[in-house]
Amino acid sequence: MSKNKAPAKSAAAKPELDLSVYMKELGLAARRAAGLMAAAPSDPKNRALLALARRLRSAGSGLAKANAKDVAAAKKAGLAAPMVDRLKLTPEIIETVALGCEQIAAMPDPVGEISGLKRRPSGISVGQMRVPLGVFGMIYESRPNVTIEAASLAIKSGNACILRGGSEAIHSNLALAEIVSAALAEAGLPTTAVQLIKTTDRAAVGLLITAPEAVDVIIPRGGKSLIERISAEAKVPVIKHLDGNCHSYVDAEVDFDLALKVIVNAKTQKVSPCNATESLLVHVESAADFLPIIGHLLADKGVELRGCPRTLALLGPIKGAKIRAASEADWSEEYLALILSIKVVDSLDEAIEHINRYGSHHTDAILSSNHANAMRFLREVDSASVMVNTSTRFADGFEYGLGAEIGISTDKLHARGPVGLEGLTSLKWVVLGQGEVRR
Ligand SMILES: NC(=O)C1=CN([C@@H]2O[C@H](COP(=O)(O)OP(=O)(O)OC[C@H]3O[C@@H](n4cnc5c(N)ncnc54)[C@H](OP(=O)(O)O)[C@@H]3O)[C@@H](O)[C@H]2O)C=CC1
Ligand SMILES: N[C@@H](CCC(=O)OP(=O)(O)O)C(=O)O
Repeated sequence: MSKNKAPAKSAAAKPELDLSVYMKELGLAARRAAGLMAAAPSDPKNRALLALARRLRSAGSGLAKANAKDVAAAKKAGLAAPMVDRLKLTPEIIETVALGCEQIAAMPDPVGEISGLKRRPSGISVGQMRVPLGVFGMIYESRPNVTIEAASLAIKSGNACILRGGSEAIHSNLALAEIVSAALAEAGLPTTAVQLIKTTDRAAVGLLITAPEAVDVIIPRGGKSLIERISAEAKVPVIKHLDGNCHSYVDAEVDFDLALKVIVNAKTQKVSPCNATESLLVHVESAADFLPIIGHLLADKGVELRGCPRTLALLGPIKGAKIRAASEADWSEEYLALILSIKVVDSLDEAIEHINRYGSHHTDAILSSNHANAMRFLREVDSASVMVNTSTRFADGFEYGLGAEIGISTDKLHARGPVGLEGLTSLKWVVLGQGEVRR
């Protein structure tokens, strides 16, 4: 996707900024704020979220102008249309994020909840308490609504965060950060609980991911270049939220109408998100009937089809369609565009093997009316979300009922798939006694 992005990384902050001093200050302030946020009761946190929703709705021309500046610059730099779209803070998007803040305010506060308390033979009672992670640093794409989703989840989960949004969204994010800060102040919470890195200089990312004294966990949302940098440099634990090479697999026994509707949605409803389907696998017994129909439907929507030899033979020519042979590299590709790779497979085993080998362990779906096959797919596909008879586009915190999402974790440890409030907390043991001593 980086080929669609603006190459220039111009700093929005003043050139005289001493980055290492600035990042140290941000880190210290976040550490202090994290202590206060962890101890904050639910009431001020909820008041901050409601104030944030209200302030977003009434932000008016200040926010609109900042966003228009980013959108104009992105268009001028030739950013691809789906990428420009995700930059936009339309009134609908502002309403959605404001509603998200209100929904999170209405959710139970996870912090301080004690679970599983059990009396031991020694007399002590042992359980677990849910606590914030502390300070999280988040690096994410040029999508300004994510700034509010991250801020609102940080506030409710009692964490502090340092946010580094995509450079194309810098003006929108600076305006949003001011709104968040005002909402925190209104509720009597530390304004430094949510801080945005005010420069687009990527060196700030380097400083953030190597500062374990300031940051407890790094949450990177992004593509290959970000992955490489994090893997090479991070000294802070990481919860990766990376690319989605998502598959839809059409089984031998399948309701064709259902599968057609779901696959068109999974590929074309939006092409830029990481949960869009990038690869279609079709069981050989369905292929001869299914492929020509789905081929026409997708071609009508402008999707380029890249098939294996058996797929190409069954698709035949489709008027106006872009059809070509898939290369080995296609099976691993996350297009984020109107392109789909297609492969005919001989068995469910082959489908599962293919997904586990070439996929990115993000989200994969089976379209099948065979219960046993659907259950095998759920058990054996090693991805953060596995789905039956529905669209991979549903892999989303809001759709899963989390109120908002930090992102979709492609890691196996701590949090997997859409991450909400619980993913920003951990459990510590609590032990309650009345003077018992160990023998
Ligand atoms: N799993 C998930 O939850 C999500 C995954 N994604 C994935 O992200 C990718 C698309 O988003 P895209 O905007 O292209 O992602 P990028 O990786 O280009 O950008 C994401 C963020 O990482 C920063 N970044 C990228 N490379 C570096 C680097 N070498 N050093 C420092 N910072 C860096 C970017 O900064 P800069 O602005 O300077 O480029 C930006 O802030 C897709 O692969 C998509 O699947 C996207 C959203 C959510
Ligand atoms: N969870 C989100 C997708 C997140 C995502 O991948 O965003 P992006 O890569 O910025 O389009 C959704 O389905 O809306």
